[in-house]
Amino acid sequence: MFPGVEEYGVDVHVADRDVERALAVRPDDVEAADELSFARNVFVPLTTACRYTCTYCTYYDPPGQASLMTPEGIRETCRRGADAGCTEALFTFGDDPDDRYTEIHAELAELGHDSIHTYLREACEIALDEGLLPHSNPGDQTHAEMAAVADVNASMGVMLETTAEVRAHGGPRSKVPGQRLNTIANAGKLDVPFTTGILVGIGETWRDRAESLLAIRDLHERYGHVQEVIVQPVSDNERWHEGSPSLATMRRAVAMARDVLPDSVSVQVPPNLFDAREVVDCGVDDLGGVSPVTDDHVNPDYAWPALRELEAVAEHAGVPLAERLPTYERFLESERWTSERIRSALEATDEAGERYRAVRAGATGAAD
Ligand SMILES: O=c1nc2n(C[C@H](O)[C@H](O)[C@H](O)CO)c3cc(O)ccc3cc-2c(=O)[nH]1
Ligand SMILES: C[C@H]1O[C@@H](n2cnc3c(N)ncnc32)[C@H](O)[C@@H]1O
Ligand code: MET
Ligand code: SF4
Repeated sequence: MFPGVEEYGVDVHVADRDVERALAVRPDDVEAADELSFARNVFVPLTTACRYTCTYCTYYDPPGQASLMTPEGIRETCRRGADAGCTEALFTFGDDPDDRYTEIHAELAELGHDSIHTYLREACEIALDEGLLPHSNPGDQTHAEMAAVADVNASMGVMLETTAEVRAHGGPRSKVPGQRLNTIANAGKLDVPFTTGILVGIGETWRDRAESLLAIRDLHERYGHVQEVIVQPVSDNERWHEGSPSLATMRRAVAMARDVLPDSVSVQVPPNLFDAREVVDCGVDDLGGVSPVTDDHVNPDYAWPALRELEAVAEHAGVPLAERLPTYERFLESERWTSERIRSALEATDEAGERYRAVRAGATGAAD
């Protein structure tokens, strides 16, 4: 049904009548949330090398110009985050940087690794050691690649972006919807609490948006692992000049997500790419990971709002603002979803364990 689904062997079903129903949803049809949550994170961009060349992305550097963070650099970033009261290390970086980037290959080899996936495991260990919970979004992963890091992550994620074939993914090496759906399915098979989402404004139609959200719902119905769905507007930058979606488009997309997904799955909008106040009545209940210390390396022109500004969004919506961990509470309470390694970090009597407990008890404020 979607490009690449057969090639990657992922079983996903979207019924026409559900698509029609989703297409009819308008902002007035959904209820506003009664609480807004956010997580305090540090962004750890392991490498700017990437096998893809998405035309909206300023993150990647071409071969010859990319680099790899060193273990010391990772540790230093994590330590700054923990010192600033963060709980999450967000590992987001180029999708499977391959041998084309000889410099990355050489740097990995020097560190004793032959792939970014085993290095990611080492990076997650460093984060845990420094008192942060890893949330990795390395792009597409095979079952084996994800299995190699699942137990050292509190949760993981990958943006589906869209089930459609769009020009923005074009070129000889492009994202394939079936492969991304397969990554989401792999997380389900491995009992990994998962974050995914759609990227709005990259050439997809309303039908594509409905189908993308329904495909996520279908995989969630099978595995129960989707904790949140991000509705992310594409942002203008020096590589992407085709504009961002309008407010009306974002409001309808958020309402569609809220209507399509079960109540237990959060709907997130990134507050740095968009004025979240304008969509909070459409069913948004989460503002994602916000960093008091690092840039959004994927959207470096868009600074994080101060945590105080998140309070203003919540005040505008007339609801309380609650800090959360990268993993949502219902997953943390279950041995199925939380590995022994993560559980022992959560229960430790050290400073990090205290920080996690304070967040879970609702004892933290949003003030900087
Ligand atoms: O700062 C960002 N955080 C992004 N996050 C992080 C997210 O805001 C938080 O890490 C999660 O809500 C967990 O707390 C993602 C996480 C995923 O698992 C998948 C995709 C994204 C996308 C972004 C993003 O574009 N920018
Ligand atoms: C981390 C996530 O950021 C998204 N991403 C990449 N480039 C942009 C952009 N210009 N605007 C918004 N989101 C973007 C991708 O969907 C990726 O998965
Ligand atoms: C830096 S973009 C985020 C991770 C991955 N490259 C993806 O597009 O999914
Ligand atoms: S969005 Fe991710 S996959 Fe696409 S080019 Fe950027 S880093 Fe690579």
